[in-house]
Amino acid sequence: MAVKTIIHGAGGRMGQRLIAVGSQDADIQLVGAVDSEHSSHLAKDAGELAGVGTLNLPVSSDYPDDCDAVIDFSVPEATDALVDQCVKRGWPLVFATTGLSDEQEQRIRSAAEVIPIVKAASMSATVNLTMKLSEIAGRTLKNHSSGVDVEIIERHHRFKEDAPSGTALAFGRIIGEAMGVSGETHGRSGRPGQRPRNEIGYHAVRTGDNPGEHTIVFGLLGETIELKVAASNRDCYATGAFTAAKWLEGKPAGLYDMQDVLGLR
Ligand SMILES: NC(=O)C1=CN([C@@H]2O[C@H](COP(=O)(O)OP(=O)(O)OC[C@H]3O[C@@H](n4cnc5c(N)ncnc54)[C@H](OP(=O)(O)O)[C@@H]3O)[C@@H](O)[C@H]2O)C=CC1
Ligand SMILES: O=C(O)C1=N[C@H](C(=O)O)C[C@H](O)C1
Repeated sequence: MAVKTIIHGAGGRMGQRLIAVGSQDADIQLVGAVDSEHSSHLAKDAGELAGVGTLNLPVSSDYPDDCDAVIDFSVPEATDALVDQCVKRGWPLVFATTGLSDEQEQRIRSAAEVIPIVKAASMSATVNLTMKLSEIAGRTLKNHSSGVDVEIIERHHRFKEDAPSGTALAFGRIIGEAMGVSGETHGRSGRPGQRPRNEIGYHAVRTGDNPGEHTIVFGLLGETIELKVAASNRDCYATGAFTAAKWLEGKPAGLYDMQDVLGLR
């Protein structure tokens, strides 16, 4: 049986790719294309909007009656209402929006006591594999005699509103835990002095139409290792989100991430 899926944020850059990729997946049945009540795309056919032909699925600000999973790539302003709706209806949720407040993060944790949620700053398989590799690198290098400087450089398209990316922050969390590093710095200018040991540096580049690129630099004295992962288009995130929606079928309430979905835990 195909997984009946609602796309939340259906008119956006990611929403349109989700409609396109989901419409080609025999194990997915798109049953809703939800967007803001102010969206200029309301009532348009989601398939035509996404460039894959008519799907008889109008973009709407209303939810259909039923589904097996909701996939959200939208905006933080839409998070509270979405999460409340999923809890009320008992709908499993794949949550991909970044740039949430601490209160919203807590709301999602509370919701996960009632419904199963996969939440990940990146749904990409290669990004999640690189997270695992950076955890290993961090654990391996943390006591190196020369000291190790970790710098995270991310590049994204000019339209991105949050910085640093949710993925960069997730990399930082994973590496910080693995190495016991708790400080952070965001860019440098002026005369900040010599680099302290106990911090991770973040650098957010915004340029053109880049769909997402992360480079993790582990700098030692005498050698450097860099882990780099780059998307060539947005379909890696869409594919990952559908993998998560299928994985959620029959799962008990709980907060999961793509490491769980991909068996990388
Ligand atoms: N976890 C992951 O793998 C990835 C996460 N992302 C994240 O996904 C999010 C979306 O990215 P992107 O598609 O590029 O952004 P876009 O701005 O292109 O899309 C956001 C969509 O959400 C819609 N929206 C706004 N308000 C509401 C509402 N109240 N209810 C429903 N929909 C609403 C917008 O409509 P309108 O334009 O009319 O306001 C728009 O269609 C970002 O937070 C991004 O960081 C992106 C890629 C991968
Ligand atoms: O806004 C984007 O485009 C992306 N956002 C996510 C993030 O903030 O990490 C994931 C991906 O890198 C693309």
